[in-house]
Amino acid sequence: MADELVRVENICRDFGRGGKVVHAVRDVSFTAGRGELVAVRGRSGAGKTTLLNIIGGLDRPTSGKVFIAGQEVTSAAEPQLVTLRRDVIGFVFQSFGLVPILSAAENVGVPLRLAKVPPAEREQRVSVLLELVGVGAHANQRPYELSGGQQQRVAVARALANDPQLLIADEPTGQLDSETGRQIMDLLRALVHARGMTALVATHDAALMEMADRVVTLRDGALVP
Ligand SMILES: Nc1ncnc2c1ncn2[C@@H]1O[C@H](COP(=O)(O)OP(=O)(O)OP(=O)(O)O)[C@@H](O)[C@H]1O
Repeated sequence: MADELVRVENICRDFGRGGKVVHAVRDVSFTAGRGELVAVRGRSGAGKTTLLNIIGGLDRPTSGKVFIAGQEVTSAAEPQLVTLRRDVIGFVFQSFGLVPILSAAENVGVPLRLAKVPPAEREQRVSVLLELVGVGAHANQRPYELSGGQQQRVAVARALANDPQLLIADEPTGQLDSETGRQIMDLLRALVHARGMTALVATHDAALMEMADRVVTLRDGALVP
């Protein structure tokens, strides 16, 4: 692939559980290009979360390598991983993960504060991001005052705050009704294509898989060819 952003090479992840070994991910290899939305499909327990956590530098594999923009994630030391997670990757989770006592705008501003973006620029960027994901009118509301779909939009805006090259979304529609889920997937797709980002989206919803550029399927931790 000419413009490859993510390269996953022979990833295995074992967990020890009660004296037994669980092979959560078994020898998985694939690549994802810039501007591509790849759905990672599989039933509950297929290994989607484990794989995405390893790609995003939140967990280490038992063996194998992951490269993002040519940089090896799997051998990176913790400070490098912190930088990678802050500057290169945006994360979206099923449970939104917003800070309850902060407004929508303040939640989106958190990564910009961490990146030491000056307040005036921060405010401006937050407002552009909230408009972009369609919740500009809700900037001052707290998460509990928003619907699930609106909360996930805020979470997407937060994930985009540092202009990541890679968006990792683990079941981003898992807590949403099917219509709202479709709208969030539509938003992700539009963002990926408009910004030339790469997105890896775990889902077990067949309707959402159709919206991906490519689908990789996991079964019992292994890729289904
Ligand atoms: N920390 C852990 N310790 C032991 N086993 C684990 C751990 N994390 C995951 N597993 C096991 O690894 C396998 C894959 O789990 P994983 O959460 O990656 O699947 P998934 O496809 O994301 O499922 P879901 O859709 O339910 O989130 C499962 O058998 C799970 O029980």
